[in-house]
Amino acid sequence: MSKDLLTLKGVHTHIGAYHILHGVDLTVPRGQLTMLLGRNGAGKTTTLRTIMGLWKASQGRIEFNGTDITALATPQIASMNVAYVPENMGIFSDLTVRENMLLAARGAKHAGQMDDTRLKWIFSLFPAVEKFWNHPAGKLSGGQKQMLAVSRAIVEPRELLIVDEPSKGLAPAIINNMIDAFAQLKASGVTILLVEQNINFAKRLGDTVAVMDNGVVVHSGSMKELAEDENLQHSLLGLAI
Ligand SMILES: Nc1ncnc2c1ncn2[C@@H]1O[C@H](COP(=O)(O)OP(=O)(O)OP(=O)(O)O)[C@@H](O)[C@H]1O
Repeated sequence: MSKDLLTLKGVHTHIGAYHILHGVDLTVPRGQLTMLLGRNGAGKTTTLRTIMGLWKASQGRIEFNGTDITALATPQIASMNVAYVPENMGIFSDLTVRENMLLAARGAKHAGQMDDTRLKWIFSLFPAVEKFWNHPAGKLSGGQKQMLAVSRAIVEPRELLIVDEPSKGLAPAIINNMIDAFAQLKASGVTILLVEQNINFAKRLGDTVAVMDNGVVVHSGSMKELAEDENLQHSLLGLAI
């Protein structure tokens, strides 16, 4: 078994007439939390969408758990226990928190069929999900919505959890809750790939880091090395810090 769960080799993505990814090389080591950093417009979201098959790679290879997934459709990729939380979170505002969770649990027709032990574990990670269980999701705060979105993604056991900017727009206290929850998720054995703009969030959680610029990965290594090198942070991330 390779130590890397996910590998991108020379991945190019075109969106319509635009050439967005120009040969992305990225590895996500098994059991670790990998941070994907970079300035606005660097290509981070496009990379996540390409992994999930929501954009098709025009060149290059994406391997998950030793399988070539480059040409697979999104549902096939998801069925390999890969969950993706997009930046807009994909929550149904008019439905309750419970109904949102239910829809995410494949096969469960009512809340009683959701795995009870798992649900309790999710409640311990994100108490707001339990507290607002019968409330419309649209009434939740930004942080609570983000917590619901991640809860939906982990309603079933996952091998890889991919989350686009979970700290975006959140107050520092909520960011701390989010950091604790991701740390516990990682401790449970799930491999995580997070897009981030917030370097402090990244420093506190990341094991591995990849920095993108102009559609390629321009730096990869340990998060610790980048966290300790302010010059490197500045040259790679500039005003994003
Ligand atoms: N649907 C689209 N059509 C055309 N261009 C797009 C589309 N989506 C993204 N792009 C362009 O692709 C480039 C990369 O965008 P992407 O969203 O991947 O960057 P990002 O690193 O996630 O940035 P941000 O942090 O701002 O979300 C940008 O120049 C963006 O304008």
